Amino acid sequence: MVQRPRVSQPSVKIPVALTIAGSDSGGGAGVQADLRTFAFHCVHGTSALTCITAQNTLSVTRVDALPPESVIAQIDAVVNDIGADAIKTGMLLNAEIMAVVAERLQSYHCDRLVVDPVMVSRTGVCLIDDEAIATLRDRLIPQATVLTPNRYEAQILAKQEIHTLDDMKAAAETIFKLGSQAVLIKGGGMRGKLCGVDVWFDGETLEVLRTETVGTHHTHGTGCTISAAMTANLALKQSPLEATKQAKIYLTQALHHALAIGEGQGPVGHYFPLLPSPKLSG
Ligand SMILES: Nc1ncnc2c1ncn2[C@@H]1O[C@H](COP(=O)(O)OP(=O)(O)OP(=O)(O)O)[C@@H](O)[C@H]1O
Ligand SMILES: Cc1ncc(COP(=O)(O)O)c(N)n1
Repeated sequence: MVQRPRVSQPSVKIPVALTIAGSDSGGGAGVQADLRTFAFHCVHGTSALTCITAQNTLSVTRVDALPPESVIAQIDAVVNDIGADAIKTGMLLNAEIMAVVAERLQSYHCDRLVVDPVMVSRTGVCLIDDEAIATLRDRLIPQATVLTPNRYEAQILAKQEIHTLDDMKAAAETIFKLGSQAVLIKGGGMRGKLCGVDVWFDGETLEVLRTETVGTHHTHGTGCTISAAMTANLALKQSPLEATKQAKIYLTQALHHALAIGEGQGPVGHYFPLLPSPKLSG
């Protein structure tokens, strides 16, 4: 048996958030972005990896799924000991992983759950097959506190094309009927002035969330970052709408400080609170 020292030890209680998502070797999206976002919100981050991607700022060159039993073991290890004040799901990759994650979340009665339905990249490339989409729609989405589809994911879920703000609003109302408590349609994939404009619908409030369009090519990890910031804010006991508004402000700051690393699309930068303030000249 381990003998613990009989001295009073300093301890700090902070909220805990769990991300169930994939690894991005380039560090810009996935679990790496989620844990970094949690840390910058002073929320302790835990993780259950679903897959390992070989990925950089240019492309994803390989994806290896973890066995569903491994995903479940990670979730159980974390939740049974440390607990989770809020949970997010990101890239779940296939129907098998989605089904076991949905089953586990149901048995935990998680009441602060952000589901980022990673199905299609912002450039329109489909990342999961039809069976996985059906499992996500039928088993995971009805458990979500907030569901955060991008433009292309929203088109699939709402079964309509999205070009205008009115299209975004109509899609939000349709997707809401799939059973999540609220829907945030993210507008990073919209054209022109709508790029960066999001639409919120929770059955009562239909709200357009805008900050400003940031003119940067370095937008890798925007979706993961906003959903992780929402999860952190839920763990901090903010209401879902407030958590989302604050997360959008955080994401916009991170876009303003995006990192020009690699040869391609760099990630959003989380380090802005630590950067030295600009010096006064003169
Ligand atoms: N250029 C931009 N300026 C301001 N906000 C942006 C910009 N690009 C994306 N956003 C915001 O980033 C958040 C994520 O949206 P986006 O549509 O990019 O998600 P995603 O497609 O899941 O992300 P990713 O491109 O990382 O896959 C939203 O709040 C969106 O409005
Ligand atoms: C492992 C992993 N998960 C998710 C995304 C999408 O991320 P985002 O939508 O934030 O660019 C990604 N590129 N890699």
